[in-house]
Amino acid sequence: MNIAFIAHDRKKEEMVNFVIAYEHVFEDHKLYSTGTTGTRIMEQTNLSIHRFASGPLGGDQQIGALVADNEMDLIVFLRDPLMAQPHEPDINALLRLCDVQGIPLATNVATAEILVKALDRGDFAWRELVHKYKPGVDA
Ligand SMILES: O=C(CO)COP(=O)(O)O
Repeated sequence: MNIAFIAHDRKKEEMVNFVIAYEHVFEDHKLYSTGTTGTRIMEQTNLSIHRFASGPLGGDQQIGALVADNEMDLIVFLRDPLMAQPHEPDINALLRLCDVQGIPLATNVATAEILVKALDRGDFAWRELVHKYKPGVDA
């Protein structure tokens, strides 16, 4: 599965701790992130992550492009609900695209834990069908 990690600055430590706790699950998947989030996770785990640009420089949009193509299977986006972000339109666009494509999206660790446990027991197998029969590619 293709999984993306994104965390705003005051949520990065929480993200790193979350990924460390479930590293044994994530190591079997293809991982993506915005720039700084990915650097922080890789510094503290053995995971290899494809890092896009930093969020304010377009990283949310780059991940959004994969979502628009229905390539992303799970997104953990720990947003800071108490601080305005300069790239709020990019953030909203990414969240919107997740709803357009029906992509599982966690915006807090409580939800992320439920999703990662579901991932671990195989509940995301339906996403393989999405990849297999992509409209315009296989249809
Ligand atoms: O701003 C972000 C998401 O909106 C996160 O970007 P960084 O991971 O580069 O800090």
